[in-house]
Amino acid sequence: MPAYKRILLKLSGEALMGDDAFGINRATIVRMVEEIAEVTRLGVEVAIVIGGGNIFRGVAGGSVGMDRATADYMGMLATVMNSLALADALEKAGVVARVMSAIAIEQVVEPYVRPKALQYLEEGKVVVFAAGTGNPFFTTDTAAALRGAEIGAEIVLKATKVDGVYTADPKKDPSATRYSAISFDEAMVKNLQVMDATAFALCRDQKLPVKVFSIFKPGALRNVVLGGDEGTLVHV
Ligand SMILES: Nc1ncnc2c1ncn2[C@@H]1O[C@H](COP(=O)(O)OP(=O)(O)OP(=O)(O)O)[C@@H](O)[C@H]1O
Ligand SMILES: O=c1ccn([C@@H]2O[C@H](COP(=O)(O)O)[C@@H](O)[C@H]2O)c(=O)[nH]1
Repeated sequence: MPAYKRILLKLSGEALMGDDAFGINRATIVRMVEEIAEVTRLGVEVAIVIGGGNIFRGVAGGSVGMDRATADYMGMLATVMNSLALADALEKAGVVARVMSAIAIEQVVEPYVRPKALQYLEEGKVVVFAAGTGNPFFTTDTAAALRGAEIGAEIVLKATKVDGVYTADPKKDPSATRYSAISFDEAMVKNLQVMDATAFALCRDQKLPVKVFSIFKPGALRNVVLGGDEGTLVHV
């Protein structure tokens, strides 16, 4: 019996690379899709935001002298590519999916319209929200928090490269230890960088819990959805 009726799943863009240097690794996306399909079969309504780090990040463009806002628009377009690839793979796996973009590119994907997104979810379709929030200087984590709140998701599930929130970045500090649960306030006061502060603040204010878990661990998504002990819960 699933613990949630409607979830917002945030998928790491960077994880899509698999073992490749950049871009979308076919085997990786197919594996992610199998896990998502399994969750939809449990009857859970699934909305997805996918990052763009496997293709482009605005900060990286800005750091080499590009106008930051322009670089961020490139980053948002990167998330559109990932969203299209994800929806295509979902359809191939027999899951009906719709992509909605926060930036108008109607020849490519339909625009984000909240009531339409809600309709799709009620119909059991997976909705992939592309182009982040549509605004520069934000991230797809914030887009996940925003869309999660808008669609009335019960939780934001952040599937990422680490298996939870740690006392410090576990990729830089091997002595870091994992929290099983932490409050938004503590995560922000300690400046834990697993999710950006704007996203944490929005989720806190909307009382929207976040679960951080590994995108690489087979079965982790299913376990989270079934309410199992997995990753880290970030709560009010
Ligand atoms: N205290 C912490 N606990 C856990 N991870 C942390 C912490 N501080 C920093 N990190 C880093 O945050 C990363 C996850 O966030 P990040 O936004 O970089 O990735 P993502 O959202 O999964 O990818 P993308 O932006 O491509 O979608 C982890 O890979 C980890 O190395
Ligand atoms: O609302 C948003 C969301 C994203 N961006 C830009 O896209 C890239 C990729 O997103 P990640 O969350 O880093 O995966 C991000 O670096 C920003 O440049 C944005 O501007 N607004």
